[in-house]
Amino acid sequence: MTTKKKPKVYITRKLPDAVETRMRELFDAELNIDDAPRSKAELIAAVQNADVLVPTVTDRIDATVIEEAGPQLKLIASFSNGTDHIDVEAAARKGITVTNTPNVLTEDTADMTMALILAVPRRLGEGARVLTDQPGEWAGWSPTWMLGRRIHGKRIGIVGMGRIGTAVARRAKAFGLSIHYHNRKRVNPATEDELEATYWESLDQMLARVDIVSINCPSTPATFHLLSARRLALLQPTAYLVNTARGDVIDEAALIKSLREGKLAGAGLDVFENEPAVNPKLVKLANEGKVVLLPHMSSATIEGRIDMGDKVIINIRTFIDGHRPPNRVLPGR
Ligand SMILES: O=CC(=O)O
Repeated sequence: MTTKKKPKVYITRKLPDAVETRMRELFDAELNIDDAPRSKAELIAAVQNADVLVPTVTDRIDATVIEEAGPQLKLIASFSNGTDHIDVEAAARKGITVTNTPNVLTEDTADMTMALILAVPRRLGEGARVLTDQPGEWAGWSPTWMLGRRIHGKRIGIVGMGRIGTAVARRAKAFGLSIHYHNRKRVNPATEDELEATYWESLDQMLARVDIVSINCPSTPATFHLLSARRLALLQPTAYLVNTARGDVIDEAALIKSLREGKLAGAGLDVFENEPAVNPKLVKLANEGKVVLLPHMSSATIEGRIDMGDKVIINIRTFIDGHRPPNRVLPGR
């Protein structure tokens, strides 16, 4: 009997212990125990050696990395929902399959989106800071102090009504918001009915009419700076903007300008254009109470990360067994 050689799997970041243990059982796995982000040179060395690369959103697997891949590299099994960090077209040209980990982080991301939708108008961050930054300084309840804006009864405009956008809509409806959405295509009538959702073919028209905008579309060339300076100017000065998708969907410099000029009431951001660098002007706006900033943690739950690991393992095993992996990402998606 011949034992099949285990595939060499290179994992770029530290994963939950349970996932790493399983990977070591199943594969010839190279782990990243100290979790230091890999340099481009390290990624190139990895693709020249490994059969499977498991990157995350912090690794830029661009055309130059893919061009350097050896003939043995046949699969990039990303530990992520988004795949904007991978040049999927370049991979396809080289005959490399790309997979991701959809579905398992939908609800977690929608929870955090809802948390930001609540936190910004209701001044949650500012309120919490009163008690911790100046202990003992709180003078007590007052009828006119720390007033935010009501959420119930307002309109939310969801940009991107995929899995996460729909999960946000369900939560928003439960909080008494009326649901408006813009998407490349209309969602099915049953979902629209359930959510009592209004579809806007024109993003511009929707933006001008809603109180809270939630960005839930992927980052693609078509959505780069979708919220441009021109579109941001369409928002009402009382509107709030929340982004848990990708930083580059919003023109961040234009957003900062709008916020500083009072053309927008506030923003809640979990993602940034130049992550992990955060524009100091945003930090200043956060200190002034106009924005709530989170360090890209919308999908960060223990359960979610283990589920993502399971998906990566299933994708690798299915592929190695010669079948089409369940979460294949096609170019131009
Ligand atoms: O942002 C996180 C992901 O795409 O998995």
